[in-house]
Amino acid sequence: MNDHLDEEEISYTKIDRYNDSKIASVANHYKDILGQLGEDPEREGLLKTPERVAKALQYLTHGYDLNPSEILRSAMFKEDYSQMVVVKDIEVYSMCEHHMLPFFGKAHIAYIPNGHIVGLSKIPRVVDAFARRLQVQERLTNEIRDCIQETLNPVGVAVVIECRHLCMAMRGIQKQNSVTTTSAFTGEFAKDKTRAEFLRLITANLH
Ligand SMILES: Nc1nc2c(ncn2[C@@H]2O[C@H](COP(=O)(O)OP(=O)(O)OP(=O)(O)O)[C@@H](O)[C@H]2O)c(=O)[nH]1
Ligand SMILES: [Zn+2]
Repeated sequence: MNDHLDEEEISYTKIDRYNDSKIASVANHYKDILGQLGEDPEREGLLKTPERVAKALQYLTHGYDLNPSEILRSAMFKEDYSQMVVVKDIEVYSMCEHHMLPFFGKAHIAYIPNGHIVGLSKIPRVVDAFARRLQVQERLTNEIRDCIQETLNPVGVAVVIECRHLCMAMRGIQKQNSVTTTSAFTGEFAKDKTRAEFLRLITANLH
């Protein structure tokens, strides 16, 4: 089981996720930044901070190393199922490209198969592959929709994302409770009836 997981990680992510020379270079910049902020980068609590930040940033942007279409293609199965498949409440963690502050929330995704289904875990994996980059929520929404549509060629795709943006909460306009909702649809989901069924399923408390 573990062997299988390891193989999977290796094929989707670069094994040198923590690229030593990149980490050292970014860490150096952060050491300087700590000084600029009025801190003492040599004090004990901060000694390893530049390296930690560099690793955290590399992790938070590791989506650049992933190929979302390949992720989907690796688990597509021929199946005679033509109803809507909905995966809802997928946690999203991303960073806004304007302030490099987090935005986070949930994605709800549906597709209507056209002869092929996809392994369920691959849908959250595609969400992560696009979310773990510098993003705006609108582009994240469209990229997920386009990837599923172009790779799986379903009868339709629906994506709804709802997120809180820390750049609007802990700075700037300082609105603590606002949530931004974005959506993108293709094919069958352009029809009111299908879209309404999807929206009903993602708001229903079925479990
Ligand atoms: N559309 C969109 N805007 C975003 C997203 N993340 C952050 N922003 C916005 O990006 C905008 C950048 O605006 P600027 O006026 O250049 O930056 P700013 O002076 O820091 O703006 P304030 O946040 O209003 O203080 C802000 O309005 C942010 O709220 C996102 O995912 N989508
Ligand atoms: Zn922002």
